Amino acid sequence: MLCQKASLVGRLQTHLATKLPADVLLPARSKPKRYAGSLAKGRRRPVEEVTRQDGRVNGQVPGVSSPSPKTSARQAGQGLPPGGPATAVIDTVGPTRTNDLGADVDEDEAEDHGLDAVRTPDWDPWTDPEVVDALRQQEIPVLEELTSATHIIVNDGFLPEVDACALRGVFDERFADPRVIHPERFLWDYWHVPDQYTLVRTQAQVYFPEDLYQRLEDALLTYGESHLGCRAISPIWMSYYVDGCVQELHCDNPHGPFAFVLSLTQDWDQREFTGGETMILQPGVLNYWRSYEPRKGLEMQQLVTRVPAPFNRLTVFDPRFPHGVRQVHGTRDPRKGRLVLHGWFTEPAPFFQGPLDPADAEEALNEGLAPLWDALEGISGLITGTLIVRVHISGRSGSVTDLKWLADTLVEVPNHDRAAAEALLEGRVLPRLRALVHNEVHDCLTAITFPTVPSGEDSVLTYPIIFE
Ligand SMILES: O=C(O)CCC(=O)C(=O)O
Ligand SMILES: [Fe+2]
Repeated sequence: MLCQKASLVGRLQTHLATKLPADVLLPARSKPKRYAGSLAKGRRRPVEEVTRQDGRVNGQVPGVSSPSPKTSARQAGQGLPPGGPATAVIDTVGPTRTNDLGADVDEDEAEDHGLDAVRTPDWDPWTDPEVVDALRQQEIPVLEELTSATHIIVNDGFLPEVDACALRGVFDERFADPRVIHPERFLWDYWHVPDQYTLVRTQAQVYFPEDLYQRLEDALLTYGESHLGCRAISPIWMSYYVDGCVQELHCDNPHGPFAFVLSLTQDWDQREFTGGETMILQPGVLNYWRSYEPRKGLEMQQLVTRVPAPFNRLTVFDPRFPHGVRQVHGTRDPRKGRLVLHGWFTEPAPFFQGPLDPADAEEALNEGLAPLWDALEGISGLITGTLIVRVHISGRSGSVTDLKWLADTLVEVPNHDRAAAEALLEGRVLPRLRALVHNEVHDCLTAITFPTVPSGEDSVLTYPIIFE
């Protein structure tokens, strides 16, 4: 029964933009984190490759089909690597202009190339202060966005150093002497899809000793839950790239709202190869004609964000953006190539932490969110992406004391029905639908009064909303 309910919640949430009966949105009580489609250790059968679409990312091994529930449920925020990883948002879509790592639009350089540095390809009239000021001067109210869309997040020093080095050490040791034969040498799959993917891959769960693997999995699950509201991960792939290896542009839309790449590549700055960066098309490219300028040329750095893969960097990105890995040229030695662990954060789902019982909170939550679903109905199909919000609930008063935006990948879909959506707004100017969504979510969630709890302790609700 519980399972049925959970899957119903998951399925219906993804159709949020069509009106939902509020009572299916009951959050599950902190259920155990899960590792979807895990490989059973000791059942080392070849990974069945079907197609890119349905086979690769789920990595299902014949005979091991369903997700294996993890028993060690931990609350988000616990167990982060000591000292905490350094996090940088390196690209945003929306209110700020593109600000890439390794792909900055240098204004002087842009001028040298005869480019107009003022308008980057992702120039957005609604976030241009001049446009907004002009509207305000005409006393036209502009609904503001409350958070920035972010499609790339970089965390340096993600794992405790000792674990990152231990993972790397296992790899190095097994490749140490090419003349020594042992079973672990044969765990690799040379994966070649002509004109699309060429790399050598394995599954981390099969490759690494169990305790080390568990710490890796826990670190990723904890990050996914505490930073992205995602309660599971796909199987973790490990791939190495030597001369000729590449991932051409692709999109991983069905696999989860966030992709991750955790690098075990050593000495990135002294590497003996070129390429190897994750490359992600810039938002402006996907909105090319909005800022198209006939007298302005663009080059790779304005079109593609290149994210380097130094040791122990976790890169998280929105896998709906066309992306790939720049072809590696140079070394043929696996130990000197690019080495990464990669996969997807999956199952964004509502959950409570703290003493508040979801069953007690259900009524207040459903009532509080009903107006939200009504408001969002008007923009059905006009916006796509994931919005993850976290609220703190006072145990004494039941009121919401704080709201944080955990993640936001909402993008407007160009659509001629937009006029109809604007008509619903009773005369307000709608700068961007994102602003409407933010404000509605904020207003509905912060207005809810939840039941109090006898201990008076606070609770936290993480609430993902997915627009398809
Ligand atoms: O390794 C990377 O940087 C990207 C990996 C990727 O896009 C994938 O595995 O689908
Ligand atoms: Fe990908």
